[in-house]
Amino acid sequence: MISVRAPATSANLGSGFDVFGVALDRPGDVVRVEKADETTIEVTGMGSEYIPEEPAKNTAGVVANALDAPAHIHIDKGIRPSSGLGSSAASAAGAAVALAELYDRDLSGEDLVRVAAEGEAAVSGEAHADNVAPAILGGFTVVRDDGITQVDASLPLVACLPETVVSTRDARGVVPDSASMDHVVETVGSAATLAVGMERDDPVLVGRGFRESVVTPARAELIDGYAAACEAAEGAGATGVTVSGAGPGVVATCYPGRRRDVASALVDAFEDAGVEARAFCTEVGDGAEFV
Ligand SMILES: Nc1ncnc2c1ncn2[C@@H]1O[C@H](COP(=O)(O)OP(=O)(O)OP(=O)(O)O)[C@@H](O)[C@H]1O
Ligand SMILES: N[C@@H](CCO)C(=O)O
Repeated sequence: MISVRAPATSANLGSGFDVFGVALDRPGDVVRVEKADETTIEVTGMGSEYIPEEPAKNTAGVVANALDAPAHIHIDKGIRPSSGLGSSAASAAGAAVALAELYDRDLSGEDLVRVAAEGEAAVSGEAHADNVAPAILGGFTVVRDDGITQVDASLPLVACLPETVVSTRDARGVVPDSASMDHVVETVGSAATLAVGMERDDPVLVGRGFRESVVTPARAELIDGYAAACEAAEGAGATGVTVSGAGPGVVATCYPGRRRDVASALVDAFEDAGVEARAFCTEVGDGAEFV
């Protein structure tokens, strides 16, 4: 039996829609695989009641099919689905790494990302790799058609999950079809600032680089209490706050000693808006690993 832990991830980071992603040190999914004649899936843990066990509908099952690697797959979910923390991607990434090892397939990190992205396509309708890339490679990743760039960043993060459900499919539906030149200029400036901030492990530059005015405001409309939560987090020391992935999760960065204050501010602000929420302090972490 092969067992792999794959981390939660936060995609987009504001200015890097469908391009940027980071691995979070916690939480994560654990995927265990054993060879079998045909693929079967069992899911336990956080939100497992909402996750299909039919292989064609589960990201891990789609990966097993893509790799022609039938297995009994057990997924212990540490990441709530439809949270914006790459729950479906973690299972896809864990399955890709575990099944490649089980069947002795000689695949590079980028090959594994491509296979795991097929699992993502099955649930969100498009094969974006901005969650599976950091889930496999770790750190901060930049995904483009011509390749993936990875940086081992060290950065404090706070992730907050309001008890609202937003599916990636729905959140993609509200993304505007076009952007003005002013918005393009702002986004390029933010994305460049963020990338430099990741290289320098600088929470001020990264937080400044979250700023983006096309996709983020459209998605914020789907998250009750979002504006108040951002304001409260910034008041508590966050150097930047944005929607995590497709939402409803929110991600903030700050100096290490401010994480607890930022986490409390986010939770309190959502609760004042009538939305239950939980937050956890984390940091940029490693990719999928054997356990
Ligand atoms: N192994 C899996 N783990 C989690 N969700 C899965 C899995 N397989 C299929 N799904 C389905 O995928 C959907 C959740 O994926 P979705 O992309 O919407 O959320 P997410 O992965 O938490 O967030 P995001 O991609 O925005 O960070 C749910 O409908 C869920 O049933
Ligand atoms: N880049 C994707 C991440 C969510 O899976 C989106 O924002 O729709």
